[in-house]
Amino acid sequence: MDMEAVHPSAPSPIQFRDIPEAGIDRALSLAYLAFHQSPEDEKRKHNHDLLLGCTRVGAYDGDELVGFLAAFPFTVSVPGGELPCPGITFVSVAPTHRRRGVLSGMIAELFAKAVAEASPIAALWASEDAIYGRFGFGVATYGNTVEIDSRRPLALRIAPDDRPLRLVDPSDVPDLLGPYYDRTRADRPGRLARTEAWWREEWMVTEDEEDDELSPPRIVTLGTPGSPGSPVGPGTPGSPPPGIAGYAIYRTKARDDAPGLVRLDDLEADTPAAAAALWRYLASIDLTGVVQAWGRPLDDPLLLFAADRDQVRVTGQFPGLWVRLVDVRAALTARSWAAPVDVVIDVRDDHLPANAGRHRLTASPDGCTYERTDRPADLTLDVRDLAAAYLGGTGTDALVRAGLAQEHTPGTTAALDAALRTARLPHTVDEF
Ligand SMILES: CC(=O)SCCNC(=O)CCNC(=O)[C@H](O)C(C)(C)COP(=O)(O)OP(=O)(O)OC[C@H]1O[C@@H](n2cnc3c(N)ncnc32)[C@H](O)[C@@H]1OP(=O)(O)O
Repeated sequence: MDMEAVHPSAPSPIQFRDIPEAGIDRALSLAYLAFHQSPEDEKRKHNHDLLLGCTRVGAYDGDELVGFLAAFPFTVSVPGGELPCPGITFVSVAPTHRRRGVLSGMIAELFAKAVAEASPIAALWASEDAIYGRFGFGVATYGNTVEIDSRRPLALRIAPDDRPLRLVDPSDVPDLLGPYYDRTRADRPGRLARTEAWWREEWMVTEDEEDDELSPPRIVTLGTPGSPGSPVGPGTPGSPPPGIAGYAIYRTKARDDAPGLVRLDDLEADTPAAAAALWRYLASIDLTGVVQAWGRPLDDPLLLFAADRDQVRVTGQFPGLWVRLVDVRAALTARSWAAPVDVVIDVRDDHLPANAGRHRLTASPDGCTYERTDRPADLTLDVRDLAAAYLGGTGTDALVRAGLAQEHTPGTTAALDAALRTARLPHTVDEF
C-alpha cells in the first residue's frame, strides 16, 4: 500500500511515501551517499535483495528522493514470548536536505505503519547515540567486548564438557543450528529470529564486511549435531543427551607482527560446562594468541568461571538494540512478569500521544492489564526510559537514581523492578 503524507515538521513540501521495488537502486545510491560508501556490484546486489523484503519509506522533494529508511520484518524475543518488530536500518538523508525534519517525517511514517500492522515495538542499532532518544527509542540491550589472552591455556574454575567438538559447513548451518538457536532465544530477551535467508546472507557471508583479512566464518558445535535437518540423534542410556549443546561462530586472522587472532561473533551454550568447552577451544586454536569477542551479554558466565580475570578482560561496553514502544499497552501486556505489581505510571510521549498519560499497570506471573486511570501517579517517566526497562535491562530504580524518572510513592520502583526482572539480561548480537 502506498502511504503518502506531508509532515508539518518539514519546512519545504517534503512528501513521504513507500519506495516501490523499482526505486530500490535509487534508495541504495542515497544510502551510499549518506554513509560515504561505494560498494562493489556484489554488495550492492546483496543489499538490493535484502531490501526487497523490507518496508521502505522514502522522502521526496518533488521527484527527488532525499530521504530513505528501511525496516526488516523481524521477530524479537521478549520476556515470556516474542513480538513482531520492524528493524529500522539504512536511515539516510541527502546532505542537501539534512536538519529539515526529513528523518523526523520518515520516523513518523514508520510508526504509523507499525501501529497499522499491530507491531507494538520497533528497534534499531544507532550509528550515533545522539539521534534516536528524541523519537522515544531507549537502549534495551548492551554488549561487552571481551578479550582473552590465549598465549597460555585458558584457566577455568569449572571442568569443560568433554563431548566432541565438530566444525560445520556454513551451508549446513541454517538446518543444523537454526532449531537450536531458536530454543536458546526463548531464554533471553532481545534476540532476533533468524530466517534461513538471514543465516545465509548475514551470518555465513564469506567475506567479512569490515575486515577482508578475516577468514570465512568458522562454525564449531559441541555435541552430536547429526545430519542436516535432523539435529538430534539417538541417545544411549547413561550418556549425555544427544544433540547440540552449544556452538560458536568465529573468524580468524593471521598477523605478521603478532600472533593470529580469533574474532568471536556468537556463542551459545546450554550449560556452563558446554560454554567452558567452547571458550577453551577458541583459546587453543594454533597460531593465534588472542580471542576478541564482540557483543557478549553483560551476564556472560565466562566472566565468573574464568579463573584468571587478567587473562579474560572486558575491554568495552556499548549500547546494542534501541527499542521503541510504539504501542505501550500492547507491548506491556505481551510480556511476562516475574512478580506481582500494581502501580500507576505516568508516561511522557511527545511523538505518539496515544501512549501518554497515567495508566494503572497490574501485573503478575498470571498476566497483565494496563488501563488509563485518573488515580495519581506512583512513577513518572519518559517512554524512552520505559523502553530501556522493557526487556529487563535497566531498572526503574536506576532511572530514578539518574534523575530520569520520578518516584512519587516509595516502594514503586522496587515492586516494578521485581516484576520486570528477567532470568537473563537482555542481549542482541544481530546487528543490522
Ligand atoms: C538505524 C540507522 O540506520 S542509523 C544511521 C543514521 N544515518 C546516518 O548516520 C547517515 C548520515 N546522516 C544522515 O543521513 C542524517 O543526518 C540523519 C538521518 C542522521 C538525520 O536526518 P535529518 O533529516 O537531518 O534529521 P531531522 O532534521 O529530522 O532531525 C531531527 C532532530 O534530530 C537531530 N539530529 C539529527 N541528526 C543528528 C545527529 N547526527 N546528532 C544529533 N542530533 C541529530 C536534529 O538536530 C533535530 O533536532 P531538533 O528536533 O531538536 O531540531
